[in-house]
Amino acid sequence: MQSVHGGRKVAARRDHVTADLPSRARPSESSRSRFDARRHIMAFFTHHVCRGLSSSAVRNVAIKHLTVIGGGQMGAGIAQVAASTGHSVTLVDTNGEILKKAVKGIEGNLKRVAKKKFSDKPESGEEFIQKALQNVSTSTDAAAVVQGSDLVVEAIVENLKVKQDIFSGLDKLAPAHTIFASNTSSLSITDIASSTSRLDRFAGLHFFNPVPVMKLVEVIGTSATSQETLDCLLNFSKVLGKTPVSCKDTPGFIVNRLLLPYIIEAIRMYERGHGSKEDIDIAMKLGCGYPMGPLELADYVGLDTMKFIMDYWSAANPENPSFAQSESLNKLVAEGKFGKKTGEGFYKYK
Ligand SMILES: CC(=O)CC(=O)SCCNC(=O)CCNC(=O)[C@H](O)C(C)(C)COP(=O)(O)OP(=O)(O)OC[C@H]1O[C@@H](n2cnc3c(N)ncnc32)[C@H](O)[C@@H]1OP(=O)(O)O
Ligand SMILES: NC(=O)C1=CN([C@@H]2O[C@H](COP(=O)(O)OP(=O)(O)OC[C@H]3O[C@@H](n4cnc5c(N)ncnc54)[C@H](O)[C@@H]3O)[C@@H](O)[C@H]2O)C=CC1
Repeated sequence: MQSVHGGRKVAARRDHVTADLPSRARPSESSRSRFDARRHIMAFFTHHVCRGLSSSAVRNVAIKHLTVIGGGQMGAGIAQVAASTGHSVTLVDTNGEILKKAVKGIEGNLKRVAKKKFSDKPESGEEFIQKALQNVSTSTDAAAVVQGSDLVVEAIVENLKVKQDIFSGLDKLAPAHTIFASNTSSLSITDIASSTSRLDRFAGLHFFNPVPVMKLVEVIGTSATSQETLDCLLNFSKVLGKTPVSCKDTPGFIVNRLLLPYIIEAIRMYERGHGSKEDIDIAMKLGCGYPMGPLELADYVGLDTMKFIMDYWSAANPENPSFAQSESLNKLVAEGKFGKKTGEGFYKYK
């Protein structure tokens, strides 16, 4: 397998230490605004004091407040898990309706968790739900909320340019100690980080879907990520109740490098008519003990995301037949059938 990310150079970045101070605007859309006086003082302190420090002097930041960018299935899941483990979280999306849906989904999932965790103590369950919900606020303006963040986790659309744009804007506004992390499934962390000046405080933090259930987090370091940043993210993952593994910045990291070719081969098998989609899924569930078959899992991940990944890998490795275009995937995505999240993909969900 050739390297998809290989050989790219990280562009030299200008130092933002002397950048203009951001306005300390309140996030007016915030559903539960926690921009209290203490936050202002902390943001002022971090902005003025930490920016005076060299990055190597910023050590072992304890993550207390995080901003999660992207209120889709992954962002909402990350926000839920962080909020229910005592972190204050601001969930950001450009679409206010998606944020409302995300908070509703988080509440529903917290009820699910509480029912199990506190089956014999319903009052404690209600307290758990309320505490977690109080830890979540929302905003449609990332620039207005990033100043108080110890960590920014990005979980937006799987597109390099869009991810670079968001990080490059936030790099000018976030405090010096703030760690930036991408939840990308397939893009090079080095390439995303190159849009910022904080290469030592930039890493991959790859969660799995559904975030509240899946125990793994891949922590991905680039050649420039500092050990302090990696230690901080490994520790943060454990505080979330997850098991972290360390990965190199190679295509697909560990899981997707193995999982994506398997799913794609299943789609091609279906396209060749070598099995019905139902039989392919049943075979892998009953034959290998997987909780979902490969086509079902593609729908669950999101066919738009699957296509973004395949297009990116195929552009970098055009001669590799594993990454060639898939007719059925392209057709479903062109029809807006992205899988479970839109109600139809390889299967119908309504
Ligand atoms: C693309 C990438 O970059 C990387 C990826 O994420 S790849 C995708 C990785 N994910 C997978 O492979 C998922 C495979 N599928 C599964 O593990 C399971 O089918 C599933 C967990 C999604 C659902 O399991 P299920 O048994 O069919 O459904 P269900 O009974 O509703 O849920 C199972 C448990 O998870 C819990 N659960 C499911 N979704 C949940 C959520 N969003 N929040 C909280 N709890 C949830 C349920 O409460 C239930 O708990 P108990 O068994 O303790 O009662
Ligand atoms: N779906 C999956 O199984 C997994 C996905 N990922 C990765 O996580 C990321 C998000 O994936 P999903 O949550 O599935 O996608 P999704 O489509 O459910 O959500 C993406 C959200 O990002 C928002 N968004 C887009 N551009 C934005 C911007 N500039 N600022 C703020 N919000 C913006 C969209 O409105 C949307 O709500 C992708 O990089 C994906 O590869 C990682 C692990 C698993």
